[in-house]
Amino acid sequence: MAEPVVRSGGETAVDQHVLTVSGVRYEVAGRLLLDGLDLSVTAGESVAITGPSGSGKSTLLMCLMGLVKPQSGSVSVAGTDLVPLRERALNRHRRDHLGMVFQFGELLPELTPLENTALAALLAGTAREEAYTRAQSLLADLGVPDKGTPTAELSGGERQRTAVARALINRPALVLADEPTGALDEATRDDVAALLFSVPSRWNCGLLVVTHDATIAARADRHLALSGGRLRTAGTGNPVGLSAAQGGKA
Ligand SMILES: Nc1ncnc2c1ncn2[C@@H]1O[C@H](COP(=O)(O)OP(=O)(O)OP(=O)(O)O)[C@@H](O)[C@H]1O
Repeated sequence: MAEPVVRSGGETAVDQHVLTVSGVRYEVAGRLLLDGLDLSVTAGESVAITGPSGSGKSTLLMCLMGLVKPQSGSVSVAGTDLVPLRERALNRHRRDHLGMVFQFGELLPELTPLENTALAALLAGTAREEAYTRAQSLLADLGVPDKGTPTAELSGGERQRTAVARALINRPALVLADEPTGALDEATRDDVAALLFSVPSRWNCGLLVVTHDATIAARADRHLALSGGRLRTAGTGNPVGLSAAQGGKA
């Protein structure tokens, strides 16, 4: 799976696929939503997916989280196919390798940012002191003020920054974001988007963002559009695949 590539700096590095989706087919209620879909994301890379309402973006994200099982195809996250995993192994793999950022943060409102962030590490079995030290350092890196107030009292931007910290606390290979700026005003949206798209290079993980917002999608290294159950390069309409000619990139 790993293959040498020349990065923009000119040096040769190992192209680490943190996500490889191959031939995923998913049909529900008589409708074929994903039709042999291919996609890959490497460490350090950001990919945005847009598509009309009802095209299957949320369904695709559910497949990537292992919450929906495709009828065929594979979804490898950090080198392990999620499709055959049973619930326990799936939960563990998701916890250890995936970080998630949702539109409304989905944080516990009565807990502080520090508690919300540390909690994700504690649930993953990290010792208390280590969890809090790591959470504190991440929140500082991500510019969340150390107010010690419940998350409910923070601004929308501060809440999304906290959500990013929580997504990163277990050092995931891949961060998935579902409309991460959809609930923010314009100025805050740009601020949070800048932060989010700095994540892959700063934390050496992949980032996959599903959004309706073309200005957010334009910030990603690659912008793909979902239609007819497959992904195409936005703007060109070229289908994406996993062929060797494309260097394994989709
Ligand atoms: N379990 C299900 N049973 C029946 N229909 C479903 C199911 N899951 C998804 N669908 C349908 O599949 C289509 C795609 O849904 P999905 O939520 O993935 O689209 P989307 O691209 O995320 O849309 P939006 O941009 O509006 O959020 C919709 O028409 C939805 O109603």
